[in-house]
Amino acid sequence: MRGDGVVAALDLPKTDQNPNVFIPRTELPGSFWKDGGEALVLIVPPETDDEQTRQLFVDAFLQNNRLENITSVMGFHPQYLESFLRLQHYLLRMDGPLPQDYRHYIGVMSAARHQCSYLVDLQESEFLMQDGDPDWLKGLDYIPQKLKNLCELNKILAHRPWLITKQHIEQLLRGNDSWSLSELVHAIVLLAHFHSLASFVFGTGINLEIDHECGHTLQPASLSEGANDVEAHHSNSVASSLESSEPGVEMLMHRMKKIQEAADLQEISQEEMKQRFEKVEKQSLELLPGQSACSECLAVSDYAKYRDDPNFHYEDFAKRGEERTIPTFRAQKEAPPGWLRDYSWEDQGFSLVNRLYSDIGQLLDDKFRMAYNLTYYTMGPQKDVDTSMLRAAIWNYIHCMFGIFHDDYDYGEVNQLLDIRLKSFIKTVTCYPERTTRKDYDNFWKEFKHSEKVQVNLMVLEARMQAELLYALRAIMRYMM
Ligand SMILES: CC(C)C[C@H](N)C(=O)O
Repeated sequence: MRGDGVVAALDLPKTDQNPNVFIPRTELPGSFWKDGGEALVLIVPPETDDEQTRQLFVDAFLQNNRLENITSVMGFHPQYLESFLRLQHYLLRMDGPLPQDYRHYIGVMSAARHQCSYLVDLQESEFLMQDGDPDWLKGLDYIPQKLKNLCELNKILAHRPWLITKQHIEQLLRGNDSWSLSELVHAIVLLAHFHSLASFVFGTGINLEIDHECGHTLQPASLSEGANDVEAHHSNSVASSLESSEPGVEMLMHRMKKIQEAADLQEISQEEMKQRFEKVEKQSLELLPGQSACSECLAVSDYAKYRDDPNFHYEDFAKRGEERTIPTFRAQKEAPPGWLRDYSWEDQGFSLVNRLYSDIGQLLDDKFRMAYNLTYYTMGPQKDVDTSMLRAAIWNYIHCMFGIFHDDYDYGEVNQLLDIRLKSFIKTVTCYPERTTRKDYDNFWKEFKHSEKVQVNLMVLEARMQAELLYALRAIMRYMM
């Protein structure tokens, strides 16, 4: 974590000075969290004096022919940034099952699920630079049938990944316009990558540029105070807890200590553990995000051409049909955080994904572990703090949105450590990223640093990506059995 600087200018290379540098519209100097008057620019400046970060910026620049805003924001966490760039480079640029134009078109399709104009624009430009057929940018009616067949998977994976079955996989692998298994795995990793990246973009307020009024810019405060306000949708109990004040850093540290002490004494039954999970799951039903920021803007944006079934959204896992025919997933104790009991990453997932698309398993694993374990032993102004409990609560709460239950984790901790404002932010960014407002961002963790809030967004990115991949890979495994 480098200085918590909120800087004012983004000093990007000029095209006339360096004609080889391609700067798309989205890369013009712009501001983040534009909020009527005051803008919050949440980036590490390119001229940072931290050597490691600067080197990574140079690498990123060489990889992408630009320094993307995303890279500048992730620059708060250079160790993470390194593993992120490694995976992204591999996924988009190195030898792999899919041709370049497909990779970027899949980027466009996935970002469009969340109307993430920032990523759609970037991927459209990349697509054209890779000699993609400009006609395809007219929309889904102009693309090859093979790519079109991916729409259903894109949609389910983005919003309700627990619905993926082996039939979805089977359908894609047969017939005239079929996918090979390796191609499909490459496509699935790309889809999950861009869905989760959209969460990061909205969650950190990476904004479109000054000339792009109707991008995914955050709702100004004045709008979010109206009928669309996130709070206006909350039930009474939620509304009243929002009025009370957020527990500060010291209170959180005190609670962590208490949990630690109690852990040495008590044994909780499996039944009780499950009930605590269900309680957290049920409470999250009450957290409803605001409506789409600017319906006019969304109408103006023509990303609809890249989306079918635009009304298909996230639906709470806990609400999935009355019979609850789809069970909660149990995570395996021995497995790394997040991998499922009935589908273990180490025994099946890792080798499956690596076999079908070599080396990707390792890169994914590195990135997940990095996001889960990253710590500076700080909490806001406090130093030398063991924050593992807080980070585990955040990670597991994100998985809870997808019905993933870790049976060795006491979900009582989630309720003690995550205040309703933080939960609300996490739920919005994870499930409805396009609805995130500046107010959602400002509301939680007032004593923490910006870099720590960015870190929460990294956890959303990775835990969400992991959840999507778990469900998709499990379906592939079932297909292969
Ligand atoms: C997300 C934050 C609670 C992370 C914390 N600053 C740490 O160093 O672990």
